Amino acid sequence: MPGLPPPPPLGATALPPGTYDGTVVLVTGGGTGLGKAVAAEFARLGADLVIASRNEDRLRAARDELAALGGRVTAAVCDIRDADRVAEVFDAAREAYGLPGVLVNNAAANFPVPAEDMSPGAWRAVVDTTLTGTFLMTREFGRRHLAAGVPGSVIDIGASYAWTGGPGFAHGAAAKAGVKSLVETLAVEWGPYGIQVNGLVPGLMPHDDMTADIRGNLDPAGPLAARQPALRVGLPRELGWAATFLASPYARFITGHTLVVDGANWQRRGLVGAPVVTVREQMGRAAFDGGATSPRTPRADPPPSPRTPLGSPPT
Ligand SMILES: CCCCCCC/C=C/C(=O)SCCNC(=O)CCNC(=O)[C@H](O)C(C)(C)COP(=O)(O)OP(=O)(O)OC[C@H]1O[C@@H](n2cnc3c(N)ncnc32)[C@H](O)[C@@H]1OP(=O)(O)O
Ligand SMILES: NC(=O)C1=CN([C@@H]2O[C@H](COP(=O)(O)OP(=O)(O)OC[C@H]3O[C@@H](n4cnc5c(N)ncnc54)[C@H](OP(=O)(O)O)[C@@H]3O)[C@@H](O)[C@H]2O)C=CC1
Repeated sequence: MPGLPPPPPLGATALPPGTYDGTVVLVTGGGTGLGKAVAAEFARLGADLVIASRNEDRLRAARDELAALGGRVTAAVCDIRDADRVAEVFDAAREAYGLPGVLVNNAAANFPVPAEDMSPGAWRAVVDTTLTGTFLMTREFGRRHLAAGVPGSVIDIGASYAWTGGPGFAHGAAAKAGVKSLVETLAVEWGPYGIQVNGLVPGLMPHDDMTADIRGNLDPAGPLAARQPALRVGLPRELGWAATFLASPYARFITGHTLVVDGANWQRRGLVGAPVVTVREQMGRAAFDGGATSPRTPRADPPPSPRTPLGSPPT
C-alpha cells in the first residue's frame, strides 16, 4: 500500500509569488522546528519576519537561515509569559518593519509526566507558556490592530489532544484545549474588526530540534509511520503551506476554524483499542508512592521506553 503521496519538494509554493510582500509576520518559537518551517514558507512568499523566543543563540542561527530565503528577518528574545516583554516585541517589530499583519502563535511547552507526579511548577510551566503566552501575544496583536483600525490574521498552532485528551500530557492537552477555545472565542469577538483567528494542528512531524522527551515518542524510522493512516509522518513544510494559505487573501472568510494537518491520524479509532497500559508503566515508573518522591524524566536522556511510546499518539 502506498499511503498518502509525498508532498512537493521543499521550496515549492502554492500561492502566487509575492503574496506576502509588504506583510510583517511574527512567529513565536520561530527559531526551531515547526515554527522555523512555517516562518520559512512566509519568507519564500515575500514576508518580513520577526521570530521571537527565549534562546538568543538559536534565534540568531535561525535568523541567518531564514534571511537566506530573501526577506528581512528580526530576532527578538522574549518569554511569551511576560506581558511587558511581549509589548516590547511588538514595539520592536513596528519600529523595524511596521505592525505585524500576521501572528503565528507557535511557541509551546510540553513534556510527559504522569498527572499524579506533576508538580504545580511543572503544570504552570506548560500551561503558562502554551495558553497564557498565546493569549498575551494575541491580546497585544488585537489591541494594536483595533487601535490602528487595520485587519489582521492570527494562527494558533494547536495539537489534536485538545479534542482527545492526552494521557501523560495533562498540562499540554488542557492548555491546547484552551487555545482551541480562544480561537473560537476571539474569531467572533474580533471578526467585526477584520481580525481572523484560526487554529492549525500538526500531526506527528518529527524534526531535529525536538526535545528528547518528545522525540522519544516520535521515531520516524520506527513503527510510527506504519501506525498512521497516511503510512508516513508529516513534513514541517506541509504545516508551513497550510499556514500561508490560512493567513492569505484566499482564506479571508475562514475564521474560528482549526485545520488539522495530520493524515487523519487523530481520527483513527477501533471499536476495541490496544490493551490498557498505564502512563506510569509506559514511562517505566514504579508504583505511585503517595507523593514522597516526584521523579522527573531527564530531558537529555533517551526515551523512557522506546518500545512503548506514550499512548495512542495524542498529537
Ligand atoms: C505521543 C507523542 C507525543 C506527542 C506530543 C504532541 C504535542 C507536541 C507538543 C510539543 O512538541 S510542544 C513543544 C515542546 N517543546 C518544548 O517544550 C520546548 C520548550 N520547553 C522547555 O523549555 C522545557 O521543557 C520547560 C520545562 C517547559 C521550560 O520551562 P521553564 O524554564 O519555565 O521550566 P523549568 O523551570 O525548567 O521547570 C518548571 C517546572 O517543571 C518541571 N519540569 C521541567 N521539565 C520536566 C520534565 N521533563 N518532567 C517533569 N517535570 C519537569 C520542573 O521540575 C519544574 O518543577 P518545580 O521545580 O517547579 O516543581
Ligand atoms: N512536532 C510535532 O509533531 C507537533 C508539534 N505540535 C505543536 O507545534 C508547535 C511547535 O512544536 P515543535 O516545533 O515541535 O517544538 P519545539 O520544541 O521545536 O519548539 C517550541 C518553541 O517554543 C519556544 N518557546 C518555548 N517556551 C517559550 C516561552 N516561554 N517563550 C517564548 N518561546 C518559547 C522555543 O524556543 P526557546 O527555547 O528559544 O524559547 C521553541 O522555539 C507547538 O505549538 C507544538 O505544541 C503539535 C503537535 C505535534
